[in-house]
Amino acid sequence: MRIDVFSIFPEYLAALDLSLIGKARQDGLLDVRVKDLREFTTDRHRTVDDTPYGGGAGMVMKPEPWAQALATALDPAPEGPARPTLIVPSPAGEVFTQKTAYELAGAGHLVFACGRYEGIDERVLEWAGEHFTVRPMSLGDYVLNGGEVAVLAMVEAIGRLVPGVVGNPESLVEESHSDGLLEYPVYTKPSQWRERPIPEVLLSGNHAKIARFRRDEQLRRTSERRPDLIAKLDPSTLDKADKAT
Ligand SMILES: O=C(OCc1ccccc1)c1cn[nH]c1
Repeated sequence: MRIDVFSIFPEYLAALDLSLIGKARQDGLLDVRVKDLREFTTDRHRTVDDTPYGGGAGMVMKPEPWAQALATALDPAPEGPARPTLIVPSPAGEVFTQKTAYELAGAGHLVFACGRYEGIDERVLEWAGEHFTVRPMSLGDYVLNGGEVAVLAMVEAIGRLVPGVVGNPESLVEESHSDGLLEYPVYTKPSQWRERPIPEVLLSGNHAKIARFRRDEQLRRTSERRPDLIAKLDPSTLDKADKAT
């Protein structure tokens, strides 16, 4: 998978050189290219923003540098990979979930445009629609100063699902949100820690009982912390809960 990221703070994306994603890049599983949007300006001050039409506080990102930048992410070869997906982090986007991460992990080419200020001139997204599948994407209902932090989160969530990136794919199977429920609590040695024991059943060696305990904990936690997810559950998930006896 090829990933292009454009930002006026490319150093923000240095974290993508580390750990799992960094290793995947070395292994050639992910081809991540971070570029500075200012390289695509033409004036002496390398200007990327200007005042908003219609007035209002703040600045808007100029369209031309973005069009010049994004054009470099388009493969010249017509037979290049399928139409790239352009992800634009924004409070006004669709909400990014684990489902979105799985979907995007299958894409051949992702391009991320990190907005700053009050956002990017809307005509850039219109123009981009001719060459990319354009998806404004929100991490949640809060406002960041720019898209970089959102891109770090999305690249990690997507990258770890790309086959070969995570050593043991087993660890991807049982994790929060993979079956619509939150994950069960985990424990490790010592079994008694500061007068606090672990749930006895986990020492029983009875795998059916352990599975039951874990399923019950998933359901309990989800109903306590995320009742909104309970409403969305696939009925078969609840059946599975009963089967894990
Ligand atoms: O703030 C966000 O994106 C950065 C951004 C983009 C455009 C203008 C201002 C800020 C964001 C919030 N939830 N998900 C993303």
